[in-house]
Amino acid sequence: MKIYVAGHRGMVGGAILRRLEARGTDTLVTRTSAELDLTDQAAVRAFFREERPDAVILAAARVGGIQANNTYPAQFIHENLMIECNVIHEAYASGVTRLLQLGSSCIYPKEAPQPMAEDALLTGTLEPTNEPYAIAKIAGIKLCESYNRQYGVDYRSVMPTNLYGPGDNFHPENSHVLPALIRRFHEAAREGREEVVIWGTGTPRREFLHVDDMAEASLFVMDLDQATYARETRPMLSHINVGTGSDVTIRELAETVARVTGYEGRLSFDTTKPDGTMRKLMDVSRLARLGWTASIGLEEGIRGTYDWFLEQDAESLRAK
Ligand SMILES: NC(=O)C1=CN([C@@H]2O[C@H](COP(=O)(O)OP(=O)(O)OC[C@H]3O[C@@H](n4cnc5c(N)ncnc54)[C@H](OP(=O)(O)O)[C@@H]3O)[C@@H](O)[C@H]2O)C=CC1
Ligand SMILES: C[C@H]1O[C@H](OP(=O)(O)OP(=O)(O)OC[C@H]2O[C@@H](n3cnc4c(=O)[nH]c(N)nc43)[C@H](O)[C@@H]2O)[C@@H](O)[C@@H](O)C1=O
Repeated sequence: MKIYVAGHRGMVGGAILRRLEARGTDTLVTRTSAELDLTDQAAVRAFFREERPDAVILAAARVGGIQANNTYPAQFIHENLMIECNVIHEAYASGVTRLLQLGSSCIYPKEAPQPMAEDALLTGTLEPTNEPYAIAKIAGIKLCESYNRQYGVDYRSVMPTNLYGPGDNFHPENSHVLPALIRRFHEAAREGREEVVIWGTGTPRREFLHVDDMAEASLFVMDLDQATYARETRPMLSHINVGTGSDVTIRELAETVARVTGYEGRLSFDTTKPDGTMRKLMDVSRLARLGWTASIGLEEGIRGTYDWFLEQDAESLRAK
């Protein structure tokens, strides 16, 4: 098959590309955002007409942590809607019958029963810090469902929990919590600082999945036969959660990162920063029933990510 991996320089797209390359069975097509801006419909149409891939993995998106979502809500909703509309529609228009797109656990209501099952979608109000991004991600699910129903294509959606790993964004303000803490604790340990500040109260719980597990799960879902995917996601041919099924508090996460980076000072909590959702644990029983479960433990995964971080030069981390 000829597979277009959109977002191949990102953390998730990169991990998926590595896995596909290792498999060696497909022809892989990639473009950077500089080569193909997926918010540009005419450019996306021309790309699909020229390349005519058989399948698409959509891992390109405007992505960021709680503060980035809060600071740039217009970009988060606009770019993500445009990317999804352009890629999904132009894929369909050029004859692509198989597509996998990535959403996020923030699609579920702020007060959803825990763990959050797939059918909690659209049952309540979203978390305000990432509502624009979540609305775009929900639109992605509905685009796939609708194209499946009307046009008989096979467009699938996976909803990952919070991800981390090699290739992550370590920006001090705009990143997600785990890379932010790895960087902050690393710098504090190196400079012998006595205090590290953690945003919020430290009491929210988060579930963290290693990106290599995510890449494996993505291809697992992509490879399911159509009848199995349809059976599990009926009646709307909707989406499948991907996670580990267990979570930790942000304080526990910080303690683990401190251990891994060798930081021995105090932790303090800046409660002027938002906590966001207090808990968003995925119900991963649908995927488990199909035969996939995560295998990389959190501390093991953080150690590997820290090793990767140490191998990067400051320039390449800043460029992310
Ligand atoms: N990271 C996480 O914790 C989570 C991520 N997800 C989802 O997983 C997917 C991948 O996220 P992740 O790998 O972390 O994100 P990254 O920010 O690491 O990568 C995103 C990629 O998208 C590409 N991209 C962004 N905008 C455009 C554009 N306008 N045109 C073309 N390409 C564009 C970028 O390409 P380039 O490098 O060429 O500029 C970049 O490589 C997203 O859908 C995200 O919502 C879901 C849950 C959690
Ligand atoms: C994947 C997911 O990611 C985002 O949602 P989030 O889960 O709230 O993401 P986060 O990783 O930024 O924060 C998790 C928790 O950690 C706390 N926290 C402590 N200290 C730092 C810190 O230094 N940086 C960050 N970013 N958070 C920190 C922070 O206050 C919060 O309580 C959305 O983009 C959403 O749309 C989405 O899909």
